[in-house]
Amino acid sequence: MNNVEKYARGYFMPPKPSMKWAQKEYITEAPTWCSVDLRDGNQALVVPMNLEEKLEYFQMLVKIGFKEIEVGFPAASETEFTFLRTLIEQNLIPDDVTIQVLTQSREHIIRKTFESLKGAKSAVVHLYNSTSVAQREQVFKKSKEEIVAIAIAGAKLFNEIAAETEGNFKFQYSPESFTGTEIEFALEICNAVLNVWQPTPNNKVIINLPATVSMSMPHVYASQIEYMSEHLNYRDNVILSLHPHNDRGSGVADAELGILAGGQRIEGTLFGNGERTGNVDIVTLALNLYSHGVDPHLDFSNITEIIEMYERVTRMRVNERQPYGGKLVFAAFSGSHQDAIAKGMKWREDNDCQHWTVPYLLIDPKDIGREYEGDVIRINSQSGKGGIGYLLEQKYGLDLPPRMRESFGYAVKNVSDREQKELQPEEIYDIFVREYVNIAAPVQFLNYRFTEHDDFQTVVKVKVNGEAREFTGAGNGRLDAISSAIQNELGIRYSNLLYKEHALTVGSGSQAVSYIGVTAEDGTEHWGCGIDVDIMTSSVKALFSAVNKIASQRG
Ligand SMILES: CC(=O)SCCNC(=O)CCNC(=O)[C@H](O)C(C)(C)COP(=O)(O)OP(=O)(O)OC[C@H]1O[C@@H](n2cnc3c(N)ncnc32)[C@H](O)[C@@H]1OP(=O)(O)O
Ligand SMILES: CC(C)C(=O)C(=O)O
Repeated sequence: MNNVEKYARGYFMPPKPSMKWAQKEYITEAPTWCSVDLRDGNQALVVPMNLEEKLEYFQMLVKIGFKEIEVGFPAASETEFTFLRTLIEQNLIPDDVTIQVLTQSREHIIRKTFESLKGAKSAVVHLYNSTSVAQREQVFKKSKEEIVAIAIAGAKLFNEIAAETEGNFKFQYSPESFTGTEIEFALEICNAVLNVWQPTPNNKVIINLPATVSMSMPHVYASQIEYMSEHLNYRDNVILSLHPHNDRGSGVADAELGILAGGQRIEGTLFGNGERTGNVDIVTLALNLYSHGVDPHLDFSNITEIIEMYERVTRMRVNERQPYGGKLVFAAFSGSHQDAIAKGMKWREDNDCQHWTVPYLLIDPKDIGREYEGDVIRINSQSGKGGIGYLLEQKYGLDLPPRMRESFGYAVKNVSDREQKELQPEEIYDIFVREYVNIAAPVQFLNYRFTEHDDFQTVVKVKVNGEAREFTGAGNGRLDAISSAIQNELGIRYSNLLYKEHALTVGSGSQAVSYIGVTAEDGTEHWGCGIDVDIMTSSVKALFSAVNKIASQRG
């Protein structure tokens, strides 16, 4: 790559940019959203949507809450035309939704576009022509005056046809390739169109400023928007709309800074589908607002359903890392992140928190229909005790003592590392059962009985390597008595009995679960778990499990 001289900046910073937008900290209210999925998104697909697919997509957009939807370029194809006619003739457009259609500034295309709208209760009719230096010189081969004339001719024809046609039309104009246009010329052509349309408070006009190709850093686009916002004629009667693309990966930043700079309306698509690198992603924009406590007035509470529809009808894929929508965007595999999330969730449960502050999670995944288990804490060789313990507790009700969590965490990591794969919750549970629960070899515990005098005396029936035996012992408490019986009879010494028990609330039947940790003579720590309907038996089983681990290690 040694052709850097080939490139130069092709955008135009406004003269003396005031950059007032840079003083604003955040966006205080949602812009008007206009989905252009069915037009800009559709025109970028390998196989554009068919009629049924467009209908299904339209209905999903309505369900999400879009009130303005660009439904197509009706002069482009039979499918586009028929789709619009179907929406109108089958009365599929809710009263509070306005459809929008796009047309070039060419007479036959404009006429066909208005024809397609017959019977529509209301519509935005969107006129565009290209204004950039590159397009003027290379494509249209026209002077600035001639380019303005194309826009004015289209704008006048809009007035004429609308006057002859029944219908409640709002007009929109886009200086296409705005970002490669000298800012003063962009202003001149937009004002020329506004002068033809003469917007009023009851008949506002939309001026849409597209980053048809995103060419600059976002602060330049924002400054361009601010300049236009401050200098457009009839500003109070103009709705300033933004239409960012994502060529430099800054579509969302362009839109957000553009709103700070005066943009009132955003045209974009779900998951950023659209030409080349796509249009701006409205899901991200809306949920970014949501994460600041600003109601986006769009409902993404079932994002999985939206993704399913989107992928099926567009034949595109939502990338795993796509903000909010991607499969992995709430997933934490790494130990320290899992630990912080698990603790954050617990803190939230224990405290009366008004706001969401759980570390690493920008929003609560549940708000968009994602589950903590499966979507958030996921286990592989990068994971740690915090996440693994959290998962066992949430899914199986097993609340391990902290030191046992650590020991189990290493056991799980090792399996994942050896097998080079993510482990599912069921596999983790199986490892836990295999490693700790009711371990019965070499010593199989059968039953016990106690007699109580000054202390507790016990006789425990067991099988050692299949041979029936009775262990006897005494102690201050029942478990103490059994522990001394085991140590006497097996000759195994251990200390530091760590103990925890709780009722098992997940799953059927009421069971008790006990965890016991012991330190063997060589200083190694061993854990066992017992599960039983009887609490005493569960702790005896836990003790035998721990002792069996020492015994198997001893050989
Ligand atoms: C950035 C955007 O997304 S803009 C929207 C782009 N979307 C689409 O183009 C999808 C739908 N388009 C189509 O189906 C077709 O282009 C049609 C039906 C609209 C027009 O088809 P055609 O006339 O056969 O072809 P085409 O679009 O190539 O026309 C090019 C001519 O229109 C002119 N033209 C292109 N855009 C415009 C415009 N907005 N206003 C006026 N003239 C225009 C070109 O200069 C060129 O003129 P020439 O014939 O003198 O060379
Ligand atoms: C028609 C215009 C708004 C457009 O789609 C673009 O410039 O990207």
